[in-house]
Amino acid sequence: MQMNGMNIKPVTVILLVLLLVGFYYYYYYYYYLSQYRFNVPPCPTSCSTSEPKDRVPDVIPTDYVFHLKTPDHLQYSQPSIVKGRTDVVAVTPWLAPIVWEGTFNPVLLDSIYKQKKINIAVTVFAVGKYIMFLKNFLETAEKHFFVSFNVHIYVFTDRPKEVPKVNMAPGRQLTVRSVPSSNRWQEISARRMELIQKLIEEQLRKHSDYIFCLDVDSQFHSRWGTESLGGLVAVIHPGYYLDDRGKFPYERRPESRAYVAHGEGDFYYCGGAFGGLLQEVFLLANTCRSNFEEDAKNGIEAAWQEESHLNRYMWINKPSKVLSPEYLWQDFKPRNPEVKTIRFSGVIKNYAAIRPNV
Ligand SMILES: CC(=O)N[C@H]1[C@@H](OP(=O)(O)OP(=O)(O)OC[C@H]2O[C@@H](n3ccc(=O)[nH]c3=O)[C@H](O)[C@@H]2O)O[C@H](CO)[C@H](O)[C@@H]1O
Ligand SMILES: [Mn+2]
Repeated sequence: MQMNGMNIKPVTVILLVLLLVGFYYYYYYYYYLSQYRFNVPPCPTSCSTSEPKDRVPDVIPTDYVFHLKTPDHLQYSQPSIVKGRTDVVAVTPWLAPIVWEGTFNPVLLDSIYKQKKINIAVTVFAVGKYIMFLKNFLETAEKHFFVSFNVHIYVFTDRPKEVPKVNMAPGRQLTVRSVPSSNRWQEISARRMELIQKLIEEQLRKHSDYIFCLDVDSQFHSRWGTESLGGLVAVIHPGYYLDDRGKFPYERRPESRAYVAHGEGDFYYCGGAFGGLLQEVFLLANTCRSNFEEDAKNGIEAAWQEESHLNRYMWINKPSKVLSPEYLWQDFKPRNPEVKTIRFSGVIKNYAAIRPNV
């Protein structure tokens, strides 16, 4: 009996340990690894409180990102696979949609994403005199950017007292984050990646599904909404899309980590607007920041700062949705015929008057 008593104890302990290890691996595999391997959050905000009753147990909760469920009996015009825009290309060679007016149905898309109760974060930097652009940016965003969705705008500024009061609709809010000023515009522009990365890490993980990072010296003119949602979202720069890629202003020095060789690259993307799912934008910001810092250590600054690093990143890591130049035009540029609607554009500015250096 004594022998038995002595034997049972270690066996029980071993069994308990094995059970605990089993639980640990179960948790690690399904919840921790799934968010990286499948690029979905373990439980996005959209599923935290109001989970649909009929959902599959969240072993691998991919349904929240990819499942496109429409309300029953939703009325909309019949789609066609032979009629549509013929003057533009609406898909990349890696089969990502290129969003142009006339390629999507806004009512249909909104009704799909309304059910998901998505939260969208926006970052906008207004450092130094660029604070002057903020009012118009915020006012036009109220009118056109994800109207009737949950939007949280994060303003980064060194002049928090000068942030204008703008009435925001229910479900929309603004948070001001203080950042140091700088006497080099290149640094202000490039440091955005680091601050975006930090914001995602520290603040957004629990509250947002998607993020868009936008230039403040810009304004909305018409709808920018759910058609723009995707894993990794890039916007085609309005200045170069008719050019041969040899003419794109990529960083051309091989010693830079933003280097793109002649004959390489897909499109030239804007630094002034990009976005996507939090985890995708986190990877982008993290990579661009570390490549930018590595370059700085070697005494090199890419031709167009973080825009060059972003272009290098998007060449290797293809965006899953590409937004046409409707999503970032320039006010000084006459509208090209294929651009039926300008949704967002850079305002005309006097560089010498607003930048801290030339
Ligand atoms: C439309 C577009 O794609 N613009 C990009 C382009 O030139 P831009 O001429 O549009 O650059 P910019 O002067 O607007 O600077 C980019 C952004 O940095 C912020 N800022 C800049 C300077 C300053 O003193 N205070 C301040 O807050 C502000 O949010 C501004 O919108 O190339 C830049 C390269 O560095 C960035 O990639 C911009 O995003
Ligand atoms: Mn700009």
